[in-house]
Amino acid sequence: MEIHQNSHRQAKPCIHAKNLVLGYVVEQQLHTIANDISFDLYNGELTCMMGPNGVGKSTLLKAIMNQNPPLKGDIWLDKKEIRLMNEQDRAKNIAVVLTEKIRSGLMTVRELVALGRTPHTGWLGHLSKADNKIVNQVLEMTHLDVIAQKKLSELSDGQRQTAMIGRALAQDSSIMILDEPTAHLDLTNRFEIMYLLKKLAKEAGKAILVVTHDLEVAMETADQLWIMINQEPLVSGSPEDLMLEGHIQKLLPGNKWEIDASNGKIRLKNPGVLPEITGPEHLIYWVRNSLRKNIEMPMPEKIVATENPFEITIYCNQNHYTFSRTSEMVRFLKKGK
Ligand SMILES: Nc1ncnc2c1ncn2[C@@H]1O[C@H](COP(=O)(O)OP(=O)(O)OP(=O)(O)O)[C@@H](O)[C@H]1O
Repeated sequence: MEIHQNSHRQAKPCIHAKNLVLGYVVEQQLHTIANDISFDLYNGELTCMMGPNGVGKSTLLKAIMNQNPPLKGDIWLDKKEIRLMNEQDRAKNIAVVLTEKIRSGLMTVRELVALGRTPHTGWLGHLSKADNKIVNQVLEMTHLDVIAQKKLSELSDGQRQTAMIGRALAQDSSIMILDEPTAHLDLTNRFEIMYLLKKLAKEAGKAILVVTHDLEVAMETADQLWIMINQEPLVSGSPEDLMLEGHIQKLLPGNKWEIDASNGKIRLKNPGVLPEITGPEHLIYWVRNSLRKNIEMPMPEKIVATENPFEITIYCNQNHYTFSRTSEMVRFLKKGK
């Protein structure tokens, strides 16, 4: 696979759409899901799309893939209207990883990855030397080489997901679209896969669009975020700008949860006043966290945290009590109800 250095944002987006209306035709009736959807997808960038369940993210992906064209408006791939392109042309330009399970469990990982070459070889086509080289490169970069001969039925969910990503990589298209690619992956692999996608975007100049519910991974890896909220236009920008402008906070409507704008972490809203806590910074953070998660319990007047040894002393009703774990303190405070 040719890797081209491409660190600057290209002036023109590779996919562009303005004021789309998305929805479905059910029994000849139009069901609108989202209005006013405009976006630009750029080469060289990893873009993460986020939004609540049912807002229309998969519907937008299906519109880009022409599986369910927009009810109004057009999507452009460079200068071509996507709905007018033939399937093979689209497949050469756009590789897709959806959340569906693969049916043929008898296929090996290598065979699945090799399937990604189909738009280049045709359904009956044989893999050329160059095709095999690309398949080998993909197996290596995704660390699938060690399980290349395993059957798909023998894989864990995460390995199968990585193999699906491998198939899309072997397609070697300039645009990749992935629907929740990290959903089954463990903590390390979530970041590994997203970093691999980010690297591919940057070094091979690909435009990669990922739907995810994983805010932490998206904040850490995305160049661009697209946020879809019910009844609102799609908002796009860097994760940092969208956090500072208050858009990311809208992913958590209601009064229960909020995003801490200083570090992007999700936490329970703090309706009450927490007691004063003194001690080293990192201890204060976790002691406060244990209180915030149990905001309904009676709070002490003051807390002092010390380390070496770790101790938490709470002051209430002119008494003080010392604990060596936050859970012991919480259990004690809860009993005071
Ligand atoms: N084939 C269909 N026909 C009619 N309505 C559909 C169809 N597919 C999805 N919908 C509806 O469209 C809305 C948006 O669905 P979509 O799958 O795009 O949401 P999403 O944002 O991807 O959600 P999630 O985060 O849960 O995957 C939902 O209300 C869903 O019920």
